[in-house]
Amino acid sequence: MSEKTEFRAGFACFVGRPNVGKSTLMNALVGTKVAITSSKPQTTRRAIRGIVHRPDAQLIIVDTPGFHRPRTLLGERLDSLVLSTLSEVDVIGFCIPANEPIGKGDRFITEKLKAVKETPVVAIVTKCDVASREQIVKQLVAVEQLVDFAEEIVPVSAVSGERLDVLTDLLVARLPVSPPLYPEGELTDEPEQVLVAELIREAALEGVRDELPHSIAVVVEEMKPREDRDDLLEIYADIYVERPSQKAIVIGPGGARLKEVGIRARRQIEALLGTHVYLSLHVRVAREWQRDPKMLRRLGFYD
Ligand SMILES: Nc1nc2c(ncn2[C@@H]2O[C@H](COP(=O)(O)OP(=O)(O)OP(=O)(O)O)[C@@H](O)[C@H]2O)c(=O)[nH]1
Repeated sequence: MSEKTEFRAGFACFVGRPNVGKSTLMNALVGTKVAITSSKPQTTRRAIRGIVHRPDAQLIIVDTPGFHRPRTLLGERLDSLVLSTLSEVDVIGFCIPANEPIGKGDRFITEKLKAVKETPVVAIVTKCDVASREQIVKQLVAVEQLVDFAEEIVPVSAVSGERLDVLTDLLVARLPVSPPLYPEGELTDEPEQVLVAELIREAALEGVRDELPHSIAVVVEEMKPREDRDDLLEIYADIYVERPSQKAIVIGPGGARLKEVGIRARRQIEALLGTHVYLSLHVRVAREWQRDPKMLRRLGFYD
């Protein structure tokens, strides 16, 4: 340990077959309830499950869609979404319960994780409160053999709280040195802002997906009722692209396309929120982030 602890901040996600206790574990780790702020770019377009705030770190837990058998196109898409989520977070927690033998599902996920070489994996043996000491030890050995690429293996219980502090330490140690990404004081419970950003992003991508493959991120800067009119919501949002050429695509000749994007997004937001909406969109080139692959990924840009 260095004498001076540097602040770390970043993203973690938890994987594991159904029923291994992922949700319970995430809820146990996260002190605050699911909270989202609009003051920073939405991370990776993934739903944030919660944020662990510590004096020395901020651990943002994002949801991973389940692993799906890739039978259908949708399945394949989801599968690649899972892989992209896994490669853009800073650490993955792989959950395997202490009280059940390792099965097909665990092996399936292990294979998937092998494909995600760049992200460190911490193996978590869950539900230790319902397993005997002997069972836990056996499971630790089995997990060590199965997930031989895991950097750590830790037995925990979300119910008794056993070793959750150790787990958090192990996860935090794998986050980059970074200032907090979500200011604690500005947390809100407004997941609408994430949905609104997503609707704008979808509208901006419509018809130009091939030209802008994932290269777009939306940040809702402000959402507030118009003064002396509570039936009208004002929304100010920035659409970030990577290059000036992409900005031109989003805006279109004479701004025609951006206008359409605005109309389409506004209709959807109005339907979602059940209120009239004034939507102001700005297209910006994210120059300062261009040379920082991690930051780009955080913003939802892909290589
Ligand atoms: N005894 C005990 N039970 C737990 C623990 N963690 C989770 N459970 C129970 O295990 C069951 C599944 O937990 P979830 O957290 O829903 O599991 P999950 O992995 O999120 O499940 P999916 O959403 O299906 O992927 C629930 O009945 C939990 O109450 C634990 O640490 N100890």
